[in-house]
Amino acid sequence: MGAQLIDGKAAAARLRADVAEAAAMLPRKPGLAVVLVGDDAASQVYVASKEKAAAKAGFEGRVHRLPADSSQNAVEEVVRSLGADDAVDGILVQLPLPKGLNEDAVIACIPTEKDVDGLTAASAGQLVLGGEGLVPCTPQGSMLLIRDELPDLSGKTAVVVGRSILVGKPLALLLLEKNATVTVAHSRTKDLGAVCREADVLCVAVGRPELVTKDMIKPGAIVIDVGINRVERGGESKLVGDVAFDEAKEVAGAITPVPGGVGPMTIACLLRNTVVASARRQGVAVPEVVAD
Ligand SMILES: NC(=O)C1=CN([C@@H]2O[C@H](COP(=O)(O)OP(=O)(O)OC[C@H]3O[C@@H](n4cnc5c(N)ncnc54)[C@H](OP(=O)(O)O)[C@@H]3O)[C@@H](O)[C@H]2O)C=CC1
Ligand SMILES: Nc1nc(=O)c2c([nH]1)NC[C@@H]1CN(c3ccc(C(=O)N[C@@H](CCC(=O)O)C(=O)O)cc3)C=[N+]21
Repeated sequence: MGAQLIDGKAAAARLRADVAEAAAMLPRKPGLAVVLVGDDAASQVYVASKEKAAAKAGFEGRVHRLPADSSQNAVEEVVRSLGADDAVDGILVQLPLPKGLNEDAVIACIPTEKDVDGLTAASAGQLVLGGEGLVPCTPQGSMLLIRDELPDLSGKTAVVVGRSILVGKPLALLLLEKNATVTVAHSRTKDLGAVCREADVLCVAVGRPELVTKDMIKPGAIVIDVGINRVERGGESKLVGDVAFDEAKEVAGAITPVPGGVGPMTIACLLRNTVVASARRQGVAVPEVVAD
């Protein structure tokens, strides 16, 4: 019962207010373009909330919807034209793309300076090298929540479960950059429980409902649950994370809920990246309220 609840919704609201303040300081409104291919229900929901958040922060936001049977060339052409559009500062291609489309080739069409998702090879390279590139939103948001709980990660052990390009891998790099001792676990890890129990900071990004149970958590650990899984419970559809929240909160020191944890931070960090990209593209200093 002891765990502190990490309120991602409140932290995201604070960050969005800073972003709105920063946006108002720029010569021209930041422009965010979201590309949505197909009609995946979950993607529609995420994209709608991104659109709303962008408008609330005073951005010029636009969603480009393409049919599910779009050709590779048609999708790439839309991304390239947004790349050439001066009013667009950030481009986000909602993933996953429908089967048959090559995601890597589409992402490669995003100019580095507009890569607000941090997914291009150039952004990933900068993350590895410790450069100034745009940092993927979910890992960035997770780090901000961790920092609020534990400002200094030196001497701490961090375990990241999951190694995707979108979440696990960049999150591990960010934790390493902040001096944590980092272990990355995945589907081939032997004795996941033993590995997780070593963690002062346990981050779970797997996509398996309630995979992490309380016996896998070190007492007092900070638990960051990135997972978003829709499940049917008692005839109702609800969202659960990758961590069994009700039991995990008995042993963890602090834990993010789902919903209301990392999800809202992801969207706030997307806006933050967009305002940073916009300031750079407009040749003005990145406003202090959103720097670092
Ligand atoms: N809150 C948010 O804003 C966001 C939430 N998400 C959510 O986070 C979750 C993860 O997303 P994403 O990283 O894109 O997912 P992926 O499916 O791309 O990656 C999942 C990772 O988990 C590993 N894995 C799968 N099963 C197990 C297992 N039983 N034990 C240990 N590791 C396992 C996989 O290992 P291997 O590499 O060996 O296959 C893989 O590295 C999803 O629920 C997604 O919906 C995603 C993005 C944003
Ligand atoms: N190119 C790309 N970039 C992404 O960042 C990206 C993506 N593709 N594809 C899908 C995942 C998923 N994702 C979420 C963002 C916000 C919430 C979010 O705000 N969730 C709310 C709940 C929303 C609800 O109720 O459905 C919460 O956790 O509180 C969830 C998931 C971004 N993703």
